[in-house]
Amino acid sequence: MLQTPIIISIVVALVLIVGIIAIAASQKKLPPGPPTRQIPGTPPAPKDVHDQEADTAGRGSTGVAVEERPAEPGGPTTVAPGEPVEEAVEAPEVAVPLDIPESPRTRMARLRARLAGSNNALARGLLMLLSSDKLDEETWEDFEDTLLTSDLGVGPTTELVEKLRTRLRVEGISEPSQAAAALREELVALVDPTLDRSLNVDRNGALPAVVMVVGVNGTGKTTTCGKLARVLVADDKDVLLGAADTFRAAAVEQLATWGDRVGVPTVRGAEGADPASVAFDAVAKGIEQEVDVVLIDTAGRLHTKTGLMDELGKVKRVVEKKAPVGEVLLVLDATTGQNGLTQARVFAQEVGITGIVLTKLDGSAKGGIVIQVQRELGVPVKLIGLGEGVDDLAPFDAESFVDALLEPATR
Ligand SMILES: Nc1nc2c(ncn2[C@@H]2O[C@H](COP(=O)(O)OP(=O)(O)OP(=O)(O)O)[C@@H](O)[C@H]2O)c(=O)[nH]1
Repeated sequence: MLQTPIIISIVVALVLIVGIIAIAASQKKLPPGPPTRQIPGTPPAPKDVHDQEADTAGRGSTGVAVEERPAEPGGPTTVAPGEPVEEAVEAPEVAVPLDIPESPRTRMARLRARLAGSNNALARGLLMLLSSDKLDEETWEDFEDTLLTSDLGVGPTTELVEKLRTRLRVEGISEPSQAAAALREELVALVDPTLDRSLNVDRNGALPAVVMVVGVNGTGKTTTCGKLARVLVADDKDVLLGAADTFRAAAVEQLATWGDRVGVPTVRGAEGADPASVAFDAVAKGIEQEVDVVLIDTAGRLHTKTGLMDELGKVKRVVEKKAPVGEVLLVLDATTGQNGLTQARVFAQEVGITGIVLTKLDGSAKGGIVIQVQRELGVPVKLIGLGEGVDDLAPFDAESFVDALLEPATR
């Protein structure tokens, strides 16, 4: 009888041992987790202590750190054919393939529908004209009002209406399709296809081209820098980003993430560092690395704050000790309308704008601002932002722009 508890204990012990062995074996068979990849558009994962130490070591007296260029995917292997290959001790890092940005030449065709969809005031005006049996004063006045609501401005609107009225009368145009063609011609002339809209992004002897991106808060400067870096990479340019928006810490991360995706390095400063010193270091690094273009993102600033506008002037002056700034792009939010013009005037005075980037045209029926801002400043719109997608920035072209605006009426 005494033997029964002993037998039970042995059986329980055996069952336990077999169970433990089975669990251990099943854990060994678990497949490795999927390789992790940075989710596009999100800032990189927080750095570990080693990375932070490396960052501190990399900072100069100005508090500026340089991110090294990520290794090229599929780069040359260091092992010659036939050479013995050492067995890897550590798990290999998962190589994240770089994005291949869309060619700037195909962008406008893809984005045209967005422009047509949101900027239909002109198309509505045209339809109104074409569908009227009689072009009386009232019809012309209504047409004028629609032009004004698309932010064409009083001067260009009056000019356009007068020219069109004269043409229709003098040339005896009564066919809707001829009237539409006349309006198209007059609009293209107003947008001015003769303006030089090319970006000054060619190396200047031994120096890289320097592009500064400026504007008031939230217009899309950082996003534009990121998208522009992609445009330049697609055009086979070697680019370096300078994160001189030291006011908003997230802007630095945001910019570096844009750069990482296309293999473009970012020179960054500590939060609150002097933006002029970060910009200066970026250009110095660009010269050292012989890049084609240094693209400098600056902090958003209200044009009414004199101190901040002076700071921007200083950034430009300091950078020019290293290399001339060939392009100062003012980023304007198309939805802000007339206020954009006031901003443009002040920025132009302070840093001499060479081109306008009109963002958020996908969400605005105010495409007419293109004409006003060019007239006011004598500076061409060079790029337009048509969405939040990574390649939603297109070179501006007068004819495609007008065609997109009139499309809903002429379809
Ligand atoms: N729909 C649309 N959104 C845009 C466009 N360009 C930029 N944005 C959005 O505008 C918002 C502000 O963009 P940012 O690039 O952070 O603006 P910023 O000018 O750098 O901001 P600050 O540094 O704070 O002055 C973001 O949500 C962008 O995705 C565009 O062309 N269309």
